Amino acid sequence: MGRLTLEGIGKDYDGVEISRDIDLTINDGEFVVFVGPSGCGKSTLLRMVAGLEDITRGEMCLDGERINEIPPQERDIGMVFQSYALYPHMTVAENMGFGLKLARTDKAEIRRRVEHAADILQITRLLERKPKDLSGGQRQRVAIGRTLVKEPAVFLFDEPLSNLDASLRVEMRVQIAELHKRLNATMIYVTHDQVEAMTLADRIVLLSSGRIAQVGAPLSLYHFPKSLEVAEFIGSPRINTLPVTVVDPGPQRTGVRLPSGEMLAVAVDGRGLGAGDTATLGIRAEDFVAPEQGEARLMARLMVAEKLGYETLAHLQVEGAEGTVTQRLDGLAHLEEHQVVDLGLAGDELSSNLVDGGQAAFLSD
Ligand SMILES: Nc1ncnc2c1ncn2[C@@H]1O[C@H](COP(=O)(O)OP(=O)(O)OP(=O)(O)O)[C@@H](O)[C@H]1O
Repeated sequence: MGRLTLEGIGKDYDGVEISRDIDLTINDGEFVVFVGPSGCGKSTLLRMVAGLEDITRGEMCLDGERINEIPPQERDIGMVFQSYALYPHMTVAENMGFGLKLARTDKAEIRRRVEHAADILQITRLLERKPKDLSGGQRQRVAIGRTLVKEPAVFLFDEPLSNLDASLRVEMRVQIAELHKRLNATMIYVTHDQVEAMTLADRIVLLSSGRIAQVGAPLSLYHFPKSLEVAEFIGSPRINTLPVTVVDPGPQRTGVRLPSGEMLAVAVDGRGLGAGDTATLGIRAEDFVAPEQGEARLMARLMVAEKLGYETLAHLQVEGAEGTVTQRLDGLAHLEEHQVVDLGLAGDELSSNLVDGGQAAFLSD
């Protein structure tokens, strides 16, 4: 079992609040990713779970038992660090079994567990090698193996792939997803990479300034962000934001004026807003429609087209607004430099909304 509950968890360093009001239940077998910008407190929270940092406030329980005061080695929790920290003079097998040896585990049992973990991680043929004779990806697998042999109820990963190059990161990401499926163990994974978060997580915990900004399934955060901050963090390219003016707030639909001067009825509850209020319209790059299908249009000029083969990202300057918006187009769309294009907007595509920081934010789903 590996059910973790965090109630009112907080952490101070020298009187400064780093984490606050963390209420979270992580179910047995769940893959939860802590994500957020640098310094938001992801690692601190993970290290509190591991027992490597004292908890200033709140209660943390594993399978119903309070673990606040339990030292790391006595928690049924294993951690994979960003730096592999393998012992250079030991073989892979010795590195993997070292923790068990220190815990005075029987030799035959150590061998059984090391061989079993090596089999799962497909590194059996590397067991007699030294770390210097391994690639970065192989070292990372050994580091995971070292945790795997402990057979913990909860696995913690602290940015485990950040030292690897892009293609290896994708490969290891798939391996970690497979490992989770195979073990069905509780896993908590820290990253600042929202793609890793989106692809690995059953649930994402998005942290901001030491607090939870939103918890939910990846697509629920993508489609129904509770705030502009969440909307802007999740999704690549970043969600487009356009300033609009509220004209006709209503319970089901709210009329807004776009920078082009055209009106658009957005499918959001605008109660609480007043005519004349400034709002932010959030539009995902794939949510622009053909001008003839839109209820309103924006005029824009192409600044840069990034042709990625499978898609083209068009960066456009919208007339009447500052900055650029990005439109996602299929394949090798034919675009000419500085071409003027009409972007269509359909109010129904823009259906989730929130009032953010006193401003209304309409976010496209
Ligand atoms: N030992 C410490 N003493 C004082 N402040 C600390 C200590 N460790 C971390 N902090 C501060 O706590 C905040 C959260 O740090 P943390 O490492 O948890 O963030 P993070 O989200 O994991 O960031 P990153 O993605 O850059 O690793 C930061 O402002 C950091 O400077």
